[in-house]
Amino acid sequence: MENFTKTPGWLDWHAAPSRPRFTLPPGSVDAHCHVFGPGDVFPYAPERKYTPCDASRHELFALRDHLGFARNVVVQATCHGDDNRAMVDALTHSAGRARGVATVRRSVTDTELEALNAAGVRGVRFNFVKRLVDFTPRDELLEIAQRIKHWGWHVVVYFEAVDLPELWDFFSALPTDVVVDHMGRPDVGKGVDSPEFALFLRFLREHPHVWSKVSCPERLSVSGPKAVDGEQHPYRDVVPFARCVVEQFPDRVLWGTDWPHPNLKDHMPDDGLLVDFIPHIARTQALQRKLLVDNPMRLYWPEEA
Ligand SMILES: O=C(O)c1cc(C(=O)O)oc(=O)c1
Repeated sequence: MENFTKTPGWLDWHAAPSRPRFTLPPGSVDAHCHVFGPGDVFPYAPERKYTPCDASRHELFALRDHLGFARNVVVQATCHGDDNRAMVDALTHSAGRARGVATVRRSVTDTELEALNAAGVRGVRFNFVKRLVDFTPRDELLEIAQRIKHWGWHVVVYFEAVDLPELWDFFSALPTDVVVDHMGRPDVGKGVDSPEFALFLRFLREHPHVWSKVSCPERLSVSGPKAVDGEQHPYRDVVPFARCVVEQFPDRVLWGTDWPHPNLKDHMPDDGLLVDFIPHIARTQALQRKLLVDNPMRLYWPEEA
């Protein structure tokens, strides 16, 4: 059996996250999280770019309850390639409280898509972050998008801000809703008024079928987890970016923990503090309800929304 030794420098997820001070609205959805393995049951993909620590559905559901979420959207992580078994196993053991986003290749059969749909998958993920995946031809992705449209699914995309100009036309041509992971990874050091972030806002404005996750302040922040200058919250330099997206596109935003936080090298966030970040970016109860309940329910549980 393969020995899945963690990538050197890999940080384990926070063992004892604090209980959030912010009370989530009833029915809140953690709309971006992952499961990793366990590797001896659900092996990691041979083509993976990193080997994570195991992070099972048991631990994910315990975190959900600890933080006060009602539901999860489990997003296929690149370390599992297009082997969706760990993610599907989480969905099928969630008592209907988890939906999923899969990774599939052109070779996926209609029967396999049907089984994923029955398990609770509602989208596919296309990853353009070069440190995470090898290049996938655009014609293959377009073909997949056209096939999954039949199921009413959407496409989740992960890319770096500098690559948006080159990806713009491809995203415009997608025949489904498109959900952007982690705000399109803005370089917060360039500031909220930078041409790069202005382009992202224009992208959202000109494409009513595009949504954005306002997740991962811990990944994007330069100021980091320490509260300084009398501010009470970490990652304060990400606040203006996320606030701007939430306030301009309140009906097309989602939030997620990103647990278990793959590839963070300098610190591991306290997931309770991440939840406490939410009222800084969604400042009214109405915005918080859209972000955490109404929007994810419309996309992932439309039959109940
Ligand atoms: O920035 C990352 O390293 C990262 C990786 C993955 C993945 O490997 O799927 O997913 C994420 O949401 C974020």
